[in-house]
Amino acid sequence: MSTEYTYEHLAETAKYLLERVPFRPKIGIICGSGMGAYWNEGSLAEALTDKVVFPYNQIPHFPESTVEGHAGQLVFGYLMGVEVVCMKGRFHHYEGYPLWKCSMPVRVMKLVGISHLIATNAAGGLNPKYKVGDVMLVNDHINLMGFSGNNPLHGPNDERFGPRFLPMNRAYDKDLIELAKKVWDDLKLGPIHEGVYTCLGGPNFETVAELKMLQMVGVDAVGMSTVHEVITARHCDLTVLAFSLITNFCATNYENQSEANHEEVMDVGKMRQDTLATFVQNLVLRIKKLGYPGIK
Ligand SMILES: O=P(O)(O)O[C@@H]1C[C@H](O)[C@@H](CO)O1
Ligand code: HPA
Repeated sequence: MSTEYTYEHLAETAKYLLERVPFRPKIGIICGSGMGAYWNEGSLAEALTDKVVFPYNQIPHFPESTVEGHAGQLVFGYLMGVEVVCMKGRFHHYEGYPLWKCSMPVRVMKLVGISHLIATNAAGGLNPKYKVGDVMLVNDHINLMGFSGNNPLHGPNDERFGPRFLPMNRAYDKDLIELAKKVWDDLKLGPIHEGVYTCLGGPNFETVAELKMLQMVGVDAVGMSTVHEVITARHCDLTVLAFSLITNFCATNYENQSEANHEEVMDVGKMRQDTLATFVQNLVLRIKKLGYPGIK
């Protein structure tokens, strides 16, 4: 079996949550390392009002976050009056979880009623035009882990989630990308990029040779998440927007003395959290006002 979670398990999880939440979210938000996964003050999840908070370790069938001191939380609440559910922290392959387990919360969010997913991550910048602190809207990805058969949908397929075979050429919704660019511009937040993201298994950052190879094949930003979540989201017909906060430069030559580290990733996240929170708040408001546009 690819997954120990049957549809019934996840339906039980959704029922548990829905019995405790007085409203129904249409938008799910995954807050990654650059957006408050590991801290409280100023994080997007903190900005929600009328919150109902579920530590991951209290939710039936949920994996437990292994990052010390951070249980991880599923937070239901309102952002600018819009009903959302927010993952404060996610599960990574490097924590020891198979990909189907890392992306299981996406299916739970689908079952509690979301139609739209905003996945965020921290990533290293490979495109030489990018600067630390920039935001890249993901317009495509390269599923490198999938090249070797490591896919969250590996194994028997339950049609109640989605089809056996699914297209991925429109995975990142064009209308939402355009809307996100407009929201960003209207807020006068400076330049914003569009580009290709890839996920590696981690937990080590990349070698120079690996980064040079990724650059050569057209990767603009490299991280350790999101791709399997987006595959799972598209499988169950969610409309997806994803963006990366560029938290560090990727050293593509041996003269570069800088070394990537997780502290820098979190520091840049804290530096940019107000801007990103403003962006996401306005974005969800516009999505709701427009009647939840995009592919379904
Ligand atoms: O969860 P995300 O993808 O935002 O986190 C990235 C990848 C690693 O977990 C961590 C490395 O600093 O940041
Ligand atoms: N590589 C992989 N994952 C990352 C990076 C990086 O440079 N920065 C933040 N997450």
